[in-house]
Amino acid sequence: KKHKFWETQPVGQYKDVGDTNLPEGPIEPPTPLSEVKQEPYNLPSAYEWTTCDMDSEETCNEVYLLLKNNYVEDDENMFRFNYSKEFLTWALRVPGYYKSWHIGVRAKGSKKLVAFITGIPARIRVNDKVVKMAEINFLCVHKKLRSKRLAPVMIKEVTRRVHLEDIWQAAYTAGVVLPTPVATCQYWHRSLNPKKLIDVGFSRLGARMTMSRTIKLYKLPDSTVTNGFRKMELRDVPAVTRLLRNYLGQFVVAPDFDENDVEHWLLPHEDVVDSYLVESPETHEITDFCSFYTLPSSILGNQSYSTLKAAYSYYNVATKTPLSQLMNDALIVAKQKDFDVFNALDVMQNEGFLKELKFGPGDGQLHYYLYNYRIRNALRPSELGLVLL
Ligand SMILES: COc1cccc(CC(=N)NC(=O)c2cccnc2OC2CCNCC2)c1
Repeated sequence: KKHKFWETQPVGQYKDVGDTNLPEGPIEPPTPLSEVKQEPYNLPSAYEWTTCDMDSEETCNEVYLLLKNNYVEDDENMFRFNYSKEFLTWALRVPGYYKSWHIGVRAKGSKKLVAFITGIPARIRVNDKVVKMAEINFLCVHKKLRSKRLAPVMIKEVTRRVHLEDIWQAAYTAGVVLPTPVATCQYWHRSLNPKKLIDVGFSRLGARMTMSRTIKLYKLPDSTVTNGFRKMELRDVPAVTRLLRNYLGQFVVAPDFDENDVEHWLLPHEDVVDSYLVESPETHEITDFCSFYTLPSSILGNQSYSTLKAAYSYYNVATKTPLSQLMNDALIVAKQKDFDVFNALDVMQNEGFLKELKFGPGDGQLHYYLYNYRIRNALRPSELGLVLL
């Protein structure tokens, strides 16, 4: 059976799709905390649970290496995400985080870290309801331990630990189709260093295109064009929070960011997240905002390059500057910072700039999921205002 595990979980089931009698909202009610399983699920006898303290340089390095060698690869197994230690610390030590949700599996003998899964708390609005959720990410099982059915027990264990904190919903993404996506997004790439992208096989030379013609096609100005375009600073947090809350209010699913969240998620953090805004030179009003996060990929099996430097579009708001012009300035800054490629999903209003700014469609899709929360109909990507790392 295809989804033996997922058919036992409170998620939208294939048989329910289109059944408009089913109400929107939680699929199962909360369990009384006294009835939540108090002890961890059983692992195969050779393995044991461990809580990964990301404050520990040693543990953070073990997590980094496990992901660097065993985490998600593209469909052609040419690239593998290579999240940095700084990034992982930023992504996991968030306002109100629970260390117990940073879960590892070790081999009892060697004590080697062989698997990982994480949750972080988030307030996610679905239509007019703000729901406390766990954002689940970084599920990784060592390549040598695949198809030992470790993933289902790790998902049950993180679910149990989330329940112990009285949280009953979750959000997650996957490149695979599971029961059942709340949205299915297409990813797009904008070449910044086309020669390297072609050399490593990420892109192919277009038909009837020469390399020099391709380099010219993707050339960008040396500096940004929007008046008042500058890096975000701590003093901008209140204004950016207002701008972002207003903007995200239009989407069916979106984070309910407060100033504390904006300070953590959107203040520039070198080699982790970059954010810029437009301050009107006349009124000093902050009218626009753009951001991207840094997620390099290891290039598997290439003699001349080992790393693909990729920027991922994060949250962008345009109220005065045309969105395409704002995002073109983001491309210009990313090129200045020596990124090879700028990636984006077709979520929010991104579709409006993808073609104009010479993004090309990627060869895959990213599916968004909610755990224990039904929405009547799957969303169009343009109704989704949530970007997961
Ligand atoms: C270029 O190196 C890659 C290394 C591994 C996988 C992929 C393809 C892929 N699966 N891409 C995405 O999932 C993706 C494409 C565009 C924007 N965000 C994305 O994923 C984000 C969000 C979900 N968690 C991973 C990072 C590419």
